[in-house]
Amino acid sequence: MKVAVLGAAGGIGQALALLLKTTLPAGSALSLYDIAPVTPGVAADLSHIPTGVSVVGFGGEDPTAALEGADIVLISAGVARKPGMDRADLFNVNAGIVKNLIEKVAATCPTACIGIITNPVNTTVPIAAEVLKKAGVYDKKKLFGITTLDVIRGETFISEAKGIDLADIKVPVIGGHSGVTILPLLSQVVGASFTDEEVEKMTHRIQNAGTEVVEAKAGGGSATLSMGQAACRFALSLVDALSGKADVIEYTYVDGGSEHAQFFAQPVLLGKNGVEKVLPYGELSAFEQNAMDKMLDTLKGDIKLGVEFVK
Ligand SMILES: NC(=O)c1ccc[n+]([C@@H]2O[C@H](COP(=O)([O-])OP(=O)(O)OC[C@H]3O[C@@H](n4cnc5c(N)ncnc54)[C@H](O)[C@@H]3O)[C@@H](O)[C@H]2O)c1
Ligand SMILES: O=C(O)C[C@H](O)C(=O)O
Repeated sequence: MKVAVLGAAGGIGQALALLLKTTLPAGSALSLYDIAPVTPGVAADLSHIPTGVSVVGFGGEDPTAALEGADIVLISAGVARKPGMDRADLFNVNAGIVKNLIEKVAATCPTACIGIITNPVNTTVPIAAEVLKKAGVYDKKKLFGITTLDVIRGETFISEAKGIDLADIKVPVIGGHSGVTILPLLSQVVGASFTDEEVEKMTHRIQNAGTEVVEAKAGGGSATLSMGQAACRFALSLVDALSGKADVIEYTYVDGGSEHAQFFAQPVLLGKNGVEKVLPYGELSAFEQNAMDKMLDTLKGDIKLGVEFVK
């Protein structure tokens, strides 16, 4: 299995590359690309770690060499938030970066599974879909917005608050990946009960966790290490599923025929060809239904922006 990381010299890219180098199955190949000239050096550095994963790195304007033969492409190339910014403020720069990179993916490894990390994810994933459609190679089973960070945040915060063992906790998070579109389903967390006040506070904490990190980093960027871990978890699940492992489920933002919006994050059964089946997300509490009703216009607007950017 060959995994390419685009944006590999960045905060997320380097953390993700390190985690993949140390956790991908032996015999895997890791291919790193970033516009920054340091990228072959990042690969050289990682190559001294004794694992069965080969690693090569490419810098400069053209990602083609990194993409050749890739089975999975993970994209974290682009700019990150500073305090006072929303994820939507990244659109002007990141939309073009994702569009250009996906054009190269379409030309070089059109059957690869693509995981998008670059914000605003609600919009960059529709951009990728439109570019792939234009190139005639769109397979909606193979395009994913990586929302795993919202899930691992939910697991961490609720485990801490309710004393649930991390090995047992599962926190569904549906919708999208920004502000109110991040909808944790606390009513479905097994083994935890919440007062109305706790539901409001915990929902807000999970929705606002990215901003918590942006403010704590005080202008030095957004979440990189936790995102590296989240993307690694998602990528390893994808590797397992593509390799034939059964029952691999992740919450991810897909073009999955949702009744709510063209792209929607919900549980997805992964298989040998990417999305095997989009699963139902179950019953919502009155609080969650109200939150869903209120956020759908925002999510649909984010999607429309991406579609129109390419058209
Ligand atoms: N999906 C999520 O949950 C999530 C979580 C955290 C961050 N993010 C997003 O991930 C993105 C990256 O964050 P980061 O902290 O790693 O930023 P960073 O600035 O540390 O790294 C970005 C990297 O992208 C590279 N880059 C820029 N333009 C490029 C291009 N055209 N081709 C190749 N590489 C290019 C830069 O050289 C840099 O190394 C941001 O948009 C951020 O908002 C998403
Ligand atoms: O908040 C950000 O800008 C980065 C990322 O989307 C996050 O959730 O941490």
